[in-house]
Amino acid sequence: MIKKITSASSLKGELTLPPDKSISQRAAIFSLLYDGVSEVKNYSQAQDPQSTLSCVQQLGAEVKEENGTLIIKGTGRKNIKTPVKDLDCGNSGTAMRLLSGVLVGANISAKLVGDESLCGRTMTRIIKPLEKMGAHILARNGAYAPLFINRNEPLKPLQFELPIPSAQLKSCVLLAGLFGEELTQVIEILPSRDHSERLLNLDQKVVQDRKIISASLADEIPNQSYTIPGDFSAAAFWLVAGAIQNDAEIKIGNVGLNPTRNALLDILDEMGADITIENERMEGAEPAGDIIVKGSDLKAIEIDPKMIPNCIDELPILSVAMLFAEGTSTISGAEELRHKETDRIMAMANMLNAVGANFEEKEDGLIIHGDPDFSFSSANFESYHDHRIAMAAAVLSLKGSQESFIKDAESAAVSYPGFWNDLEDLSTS
Ligand SMILES: O=C(O)C1=C[C@@H](OP(=O)(O)O)[C@@H](O)[C@H](O)C1
Ligand SMILES: C=C(OP(=O)(O)O)C(=O)O
Repeated sequence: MIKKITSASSLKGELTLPPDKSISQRAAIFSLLYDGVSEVKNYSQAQDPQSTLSCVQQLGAEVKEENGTLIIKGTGRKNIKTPVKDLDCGNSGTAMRLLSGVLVGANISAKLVGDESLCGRTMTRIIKPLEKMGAHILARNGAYAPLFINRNEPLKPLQFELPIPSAQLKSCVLLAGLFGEELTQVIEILPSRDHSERLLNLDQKVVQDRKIISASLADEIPNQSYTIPGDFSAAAFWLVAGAIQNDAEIKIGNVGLNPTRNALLDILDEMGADITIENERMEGAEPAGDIIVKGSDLKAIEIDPKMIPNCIDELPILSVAMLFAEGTSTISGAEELRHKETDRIMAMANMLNAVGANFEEKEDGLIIHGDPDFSFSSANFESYHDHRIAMAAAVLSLKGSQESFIKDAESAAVSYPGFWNDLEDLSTS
């Protein structure tokens, strides 16, 4: 689908976000591990969380929906079923990496498959530690899905220092560790999103700036009955759209505000954005609140590489904010972006190129020479079937003086099925 976007003269209104994608996927997987019934409110209808949900059903979870709440009867750790068909993770790296940990821990033989994009993403990062724990994993070219997972020897505990700040890798190893008699420990140097630790209530301690998270069979899996907050990564598109439009005023209700996810708030604040947070509260183990963003003048920023894991999915849309900020902004230390649904540094560079921006592409990021008066008439954007690139290009399109076009725009549904409707509602109201 090619989406036509007309320039917006103003953006005003209030919107409800899709439920958080990362938390939804964890709610499904952790409900499978819980030996009892969980009631998950506000589970995401987006494609990735739906892929995860159907995989956990194949593993034995019984799922029904009552008035928008998912009632999930888990199997507990001891009774997970061997799936009769391939586990299809669709486009979701989170599903494939977290479920691999569960399969290895539970000693379930299965084949994990995914779409073309997912089959192009390296799984070496999880294969290595899982093999150390006793798994036998057959991967295409040793690194890519389809993955055949098997374990013929006892599960071994692992002390694992994360070589990259990845929440998927961290969660994968901890999930396998939850099935072991002895303690598995993951040592984290740079904090990445901590939804798994929170929702599983895992033991954590900080020793010399390193977080050590422990998991074993002795950990009780908590009941997963909670309400999933709105997805901060979805809010990010509106935060930037509002910040770069002169007389914008957008209210976003019920946004997840986990501090390991929302570095974009600090970044936009330092850039001079007009953002207010109201009604801060807890939604189960996760903080949430309402956000109001208004248009303002932005100035350039240099992103500290240490902040990258806490804004990794927001970098495509941040590059749009940087384009309209006074001065030169930099993103560095973000090589992980090259291993997402597409090579996102390449995709961001092509998006900026499509409007004639002044920037340089680096191996690990971008240098963007911004200008509050930057203007372009129209552009043809490639999304590379990547939801975050499609949505970032849409926000950028609002600044064109004429219509712009986004290829393969349906990819937004991977995380945000209502994105195009919300965009229309905001720009016409
Ligand atoms: O754990 C998660 O839910 C996620 C972790 C991040 O990936 P990495 O672990 O590869 O950094 C993020 O980019 C992804 O969208 C979701
Ligand atoms: C990278 C992403 O997701 P995943 O790795 O789960 O496919 C994302 O949603 O931006």
